[in-house]
Amino acid sequence: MKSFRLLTDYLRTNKKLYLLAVILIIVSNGILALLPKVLGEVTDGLKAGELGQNGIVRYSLVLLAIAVSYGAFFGIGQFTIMKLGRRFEFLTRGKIFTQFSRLAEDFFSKQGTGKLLSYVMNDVTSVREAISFGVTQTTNAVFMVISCVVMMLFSGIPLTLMLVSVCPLAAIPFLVTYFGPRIRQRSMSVQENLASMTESADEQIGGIRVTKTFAIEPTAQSRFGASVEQVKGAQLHLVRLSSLFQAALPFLGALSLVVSLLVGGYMTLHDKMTLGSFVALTFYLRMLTGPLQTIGNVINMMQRSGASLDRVNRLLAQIPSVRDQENARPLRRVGSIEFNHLTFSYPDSGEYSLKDISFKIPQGHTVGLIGRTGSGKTTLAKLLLRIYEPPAGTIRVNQQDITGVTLESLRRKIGYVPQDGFLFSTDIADNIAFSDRSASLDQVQIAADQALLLESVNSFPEGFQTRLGERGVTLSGGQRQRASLARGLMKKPELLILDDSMSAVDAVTEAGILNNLVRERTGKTTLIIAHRISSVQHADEIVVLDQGRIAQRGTHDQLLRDPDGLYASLYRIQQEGLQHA
Ligand SMILES: Nc1ncnc2c1ncn2[C@@H]1O[C@H](COP(=O)(O)OP(=O)(O)OP(=O)(O)O)[C@@H](O)[C@H]1O
Repeated sequence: MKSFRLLTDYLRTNKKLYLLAVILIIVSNGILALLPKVLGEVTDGLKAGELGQNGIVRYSLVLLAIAVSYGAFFGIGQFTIMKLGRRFEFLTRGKIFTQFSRLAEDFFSKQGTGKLLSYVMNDVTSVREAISFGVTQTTNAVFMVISCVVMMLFSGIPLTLMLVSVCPLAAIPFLVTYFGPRIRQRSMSVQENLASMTESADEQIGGIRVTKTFAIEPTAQSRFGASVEQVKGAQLHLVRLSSLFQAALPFLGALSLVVSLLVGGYMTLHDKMTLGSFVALTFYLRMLTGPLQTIGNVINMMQRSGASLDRVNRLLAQIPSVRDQENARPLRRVGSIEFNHLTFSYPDSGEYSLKDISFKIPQGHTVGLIGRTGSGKTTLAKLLLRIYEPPAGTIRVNQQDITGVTLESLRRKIGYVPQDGFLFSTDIADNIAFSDRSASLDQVQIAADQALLLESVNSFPEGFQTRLGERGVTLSGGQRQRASLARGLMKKPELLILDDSMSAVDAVTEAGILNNLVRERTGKTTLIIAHRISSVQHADEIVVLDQGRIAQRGTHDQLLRDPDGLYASLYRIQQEGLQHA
């Protein structure tokens, strides 16, 4: 029952409205169930010649009243249920998105966008269908069956005949318990395959430019085709079982009709019941077949949505690996930053990405972090931002252990500019003013100027109002990087981390940006992560990382004094590269 919590909580909070809707639907079914009884009376009246002109008009008006009141009650009941279903969908999508915002990067690194979208789209829709159509149809069907049985009792239909007709229906619970879990399991597999297909579509569409440059469209098509094929396989597997189940239920309904007709026909022939009762019986039996089929459909739908509900519940129950501790306190200011024997390996990875890192960044200093690819530079920045949780006591900011401060206060004080900053599909000004939507255009222009982006933006016909395509693809690589840098500068953070964020700009532009940085960041702490020596050579201190360890520390001049050191060798290689360029 645990998997139904999300739903039961919702039903409990809205129980009054649900109750009202269910009552309306029950009443509407009660009204509709009068129909065969009235028709039976008309038949008997006509047969006995007791029904005159007035009688026919009276019965017609009764039938009209039945139709109108059924429509009104059922319509309002159905509307209420549908509205509640849509509200559930809206609230659950909100909850899922909030949960996505809470979960840490380790969760996202394991799941593709497609899989995550599938929670919001397929799973929520499937549950909504169950609580909209499911509730309406179940109420409809169950009360239609009950009303029919009650009305049969009041229509002069003998009890024995009714019991005989109900016999074949007794097999339904056995069928449900056999098919139910199997349908649920196969539905789960369909949902998972659908999620993989969405993920594959997302990846193939996202990578379409790479695919085209390599001219490997057929490979991309066959990769996507394989995921579609898997969905088809899983769906056929499910459809086979569902069809068998859905066919078995009407068969039992028809069997009950055959039995009833045999026994009822015999009784009518031998005057044990009136022709009117027999007509009413056939109508009631026809009315029963529909609800029986509906019950089958609803059970299938419930199984499918049960699988989706399970997935959504499991997602919502995930505890973020990085979160505020119970007694977390806000970080007052950044001040000095201290790494103290920091050793770290990523979750599910046997390798250490950082080993025994200890150094201090005094407040207001600019520190360069350099090292070969994979040496742990970005990992260090991610731990400082608590994108991954560092071991307690290994990173102190303003003498506070960062694992004990609130995430919000920590991240608000840090500006992080990654190498490939994501730009949103809005205009350039909006992207730069990301941290402060109320910023004036002047402030945006100053940040763009510091990032040496102003000239490029002014050359666009629509300037800062130029709308960017998805992920900012309307800008060149270097312009994208500078827009992302302007966004970081705009925040005026107490600590600015530039993570290889000038790799796509030329040496002259880089020098210009660094000059602006020196002016803008006076008295504020800056951490520059780079591959190029030119990005870090003016820093107060440079830390050289090698395979997760600190290999060297010092100023540019001090480090160059060790010709066998990694820094000097990187310098020589880069100088040679420049001479050959
Ligand atoms: N999410 C992750 N899960 C597991 N291992 C990871 C993850 N991210 C990085 N690593 C590993 O951690 C090590 C350090 O990676 P990191 O990204 O910090 O290096 P880097 O110095 O920033 O590299 P680059 O200069 O190429 O950006 C590498 O061996 C990398 O494979």
